[in-house]
Amino acid sequence: MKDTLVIVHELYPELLDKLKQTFDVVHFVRLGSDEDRAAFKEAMTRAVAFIGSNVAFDKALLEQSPNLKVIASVSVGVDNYDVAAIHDRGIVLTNTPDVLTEATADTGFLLLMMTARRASEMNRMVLDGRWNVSPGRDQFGVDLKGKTLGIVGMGRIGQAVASRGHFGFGMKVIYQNRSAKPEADKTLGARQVDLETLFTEADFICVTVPLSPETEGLIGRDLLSLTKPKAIFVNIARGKVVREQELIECLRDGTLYYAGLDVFEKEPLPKDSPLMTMDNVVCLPHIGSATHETRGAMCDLAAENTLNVLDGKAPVTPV
Ligand SMILES: NC(=O)C1=CN([C@@H]2O[C@H](COP(=O)(O)OP(=O)(O)OC[C@H]3O[C@@H](n4cnc5c(N)ncnc54)[C@H](O)[C@@H]3O)[C@@H](O)[C@H]2O)C=CC1
Ligand SMILES: O=C(O)C(=O)CO
Repeated sequence: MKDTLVIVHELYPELLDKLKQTFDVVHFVRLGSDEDRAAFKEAMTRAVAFIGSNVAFDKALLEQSPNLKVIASVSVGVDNYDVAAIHDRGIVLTNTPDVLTEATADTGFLLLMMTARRASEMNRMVLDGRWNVSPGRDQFGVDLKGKTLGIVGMGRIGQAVASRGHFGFGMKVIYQNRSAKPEADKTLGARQVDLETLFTEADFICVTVPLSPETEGLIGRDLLSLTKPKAIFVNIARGKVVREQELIECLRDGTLYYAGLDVFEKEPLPKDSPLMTMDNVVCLPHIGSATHETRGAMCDLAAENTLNVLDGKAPVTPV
């Protein structure tokens, strides 16, 4: 009898077929209905392995999964896993770092450029048939060239965003991180500063710090009120790093000029969120790593981690 593998993710067909040769695969693209969630819980009572994302692995779910040996997250962020409880149970947890760094940094830069040039507003104006005359000063954007880019969380993705800013746009880079990054200081001429200095000096701020008990609610009105008159704030990390209600209020009352957001406190963004109707916000639906190539590489890595663990070998990217 084959072991049960539960997948909650969209996998490309070749990989799914390959896994079906070895496992009894129970596959959900997402847990969208009560029926899916009930079937998922039932399958987890048999599962030896889980591949997926956007499933909160808490103590209750672990208790309902007595045979589980490996959880292979198709993400680098592991904020929705109770890592201590997983490790206490002797379950191996893996993630997908590195393979998504460039695509996610591209999304960060996409938001930096869209906000700088007010691309959503301009697009809406054209599509609504309101492009009657050449845009004037009240619709102009701002340059990136020569400006200061502040990175909150100078890890893999933060450095990849900084590298695009420095080499592509001649931006000065400052960053806040819990440890110094001498390599980035050397290659990017970057400078480590505290959060207050970063929010005061940066023209563009990009958040790439993981969500953890220390970073939850890290950014709110106190920091946002330090920003320059035309400062732009981009979050591609996790929504909960920012106090979203305070961000909304700062955007409304002019404390903060503009924001670009790929992540939100609650996802999908609730239909009554004020962010939906604000001109000075660009919203994306958490597509940081969502390219064919990158999602394919993430799924391949998650599958390799799973097979390694079940074969008694070391996973490639353990958490
Ligand atoms: N929007 C999206 O689709 C995606 C979002 N992400 C998010 O980006 C995050 C970062 O990913 P990577 O760069 O690969 O991680 P990483 O581990 O390479 O970088 C994180 C950096 O933050 C620093 N850090 C952690 N806690 C800190 C704290 N309390 N104060 C100051 N610095 C702190 C670390 O020292 C490290 O340098 C992920 O955890 C995930 O939440 C990642 C991929 C896609
Ligand atoms: O990898 C992550 O952490 C994501 O947010 C999705 O790619």
